[in-house]
Amino acid sequence: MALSLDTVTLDLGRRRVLDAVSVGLQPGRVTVILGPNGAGKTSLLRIAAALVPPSAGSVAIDGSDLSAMPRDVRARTIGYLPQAGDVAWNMVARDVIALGRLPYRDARDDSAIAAAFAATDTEPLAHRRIGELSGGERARVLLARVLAGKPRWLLADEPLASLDPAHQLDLLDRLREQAAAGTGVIVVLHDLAQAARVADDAILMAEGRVVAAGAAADVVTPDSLGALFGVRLATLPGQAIGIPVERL
Ligand SMILES: Nc1ncnc2c1ncn2[C@@H]1O[C@H](COP(=O)(O)OP(=O)(O)OP(=O)(O)O)[C@@H](O)[C@H]1O
Repeated sequence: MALSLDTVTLDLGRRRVLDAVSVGLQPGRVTVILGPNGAGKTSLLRIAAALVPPSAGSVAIDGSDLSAMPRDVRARTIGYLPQAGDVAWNMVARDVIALGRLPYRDARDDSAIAAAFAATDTEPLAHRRIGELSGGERARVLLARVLAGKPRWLLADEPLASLDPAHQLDLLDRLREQAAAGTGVIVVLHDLAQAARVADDAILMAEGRVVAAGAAADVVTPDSLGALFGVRLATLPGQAIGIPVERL
């Protein structure tokens, strides 16, 4: 069940945000999207999640056009975790997580909800109101909500942003587990070292275009990332990708 974008262009106002992007993503793999601010990563993710229609081109899952897919099927197929997700409703965490089951008839499937709690270390937060949680706690609850829906594709936009180091590692482990179970995982990351650790495949973007795509071993290299971001990376022993230490 591949997810493919075919010559996708997105114009927002007078700005060309994505320019004839064609790329194929495979299930059972973690695909990391990397690129500078404004490269179009979030836009690509939102188009792949059918939240925004492309101005031209098409998106398909296993050859079926996303725009023609019934909404409930789409909701069960794709789980989207937005960047720094805010929640408008001040519900308790358990009810927020249970919302992930809405696309299903067995909306209160307790086993799916329990698995989502366990995967995200959110059980202790179950009865807390979402508006009273820290940014990182809220991020874990929102991930649990997506996991509870057991999507075949999981799209996450900078999910590490508000997490402490231990929960960052947990989240990356969860993404790897999802991929090992056959889910297609697409994740936008800014942390290059973590990206190198978690990625099977990678898409490098700049100025609305795909600069490189393929197996992470080929695409995520100090040279390619240095050129993409205009920085020099210092690599410590045992690290595939180091940290940025200097602008080029
Ligand atoms: N509603 C909008 N109208 C016009 N331009 C927009 C709109 N939303 C986003 N853009 C522009 O589209 C471009 C791509 O934005 P996008 O959020 O996809 O980038 P990104 O790679 O995810 O960036 P970041 O790393 O900063 O999150 C940016 O130049 C942004 O200013």
